[in-house]
Amino acid sequence: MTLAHQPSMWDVAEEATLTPLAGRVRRHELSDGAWVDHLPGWVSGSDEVLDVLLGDIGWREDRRQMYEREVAVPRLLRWYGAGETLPHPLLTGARTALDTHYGPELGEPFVSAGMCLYRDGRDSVAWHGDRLGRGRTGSTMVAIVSFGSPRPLLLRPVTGGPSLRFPLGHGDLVVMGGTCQRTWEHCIPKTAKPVGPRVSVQFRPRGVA
Ligand SMILES: O=C(O)CCC(=O)C(=O)O
Ligand SMILES: [Fe+2]
Repeated sequence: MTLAHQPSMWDVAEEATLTPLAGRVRRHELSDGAWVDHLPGWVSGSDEVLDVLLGDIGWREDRRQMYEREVAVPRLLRWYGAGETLPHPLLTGARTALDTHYGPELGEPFVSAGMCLYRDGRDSVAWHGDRLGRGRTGSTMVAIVSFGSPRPLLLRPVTGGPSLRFPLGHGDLVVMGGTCQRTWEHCIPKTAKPVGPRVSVQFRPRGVA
């Protein structure tokens, strides 16, 4: 793939590692029982993870029916189901660390890893809640680790109101929890700024999509 991150010849390969979550991740209570946890720089040495994610891991273009036309979804997708080996061991470690930290509150493990590749500023995801599964009716969590060019995640209450903005940079963690998928919506807006590729890795429990 041509999107691969180009390290300069002076780059020293730093090994990707996870930094602690406990006592560092910051919770933002939203309205109606929704919350967002945010930890910028959770992963350090993220370049090698980004390099793997921008390689040939089976990215595919999804198509959606829009009225009379079938159009390409403006991002590439790769879905890792339960039991599928993730493309970089750091991601397996991230899921384990999320289970350790959030398990007592969530009551179940994170099992799937949905990935989105935003090739440039024209790629985006429109306002939505992750409501295809149990997020429609119950409280749950969706944990997102971001790699590559920073893009903001916007959130707004479904009942209307101003939106909140969480910048998601290389190695940052954001977790949407409580009623967030039902009572709030989120999006990654398009931007005219010259941004490079970004990969979002979303960990979800069984039956949440
Ligand atoms: O790119 C992101 O971080 C968000 C993606 C998202 O909301 C989704 O795939 O449901
Ligand atoms: Fe989503």
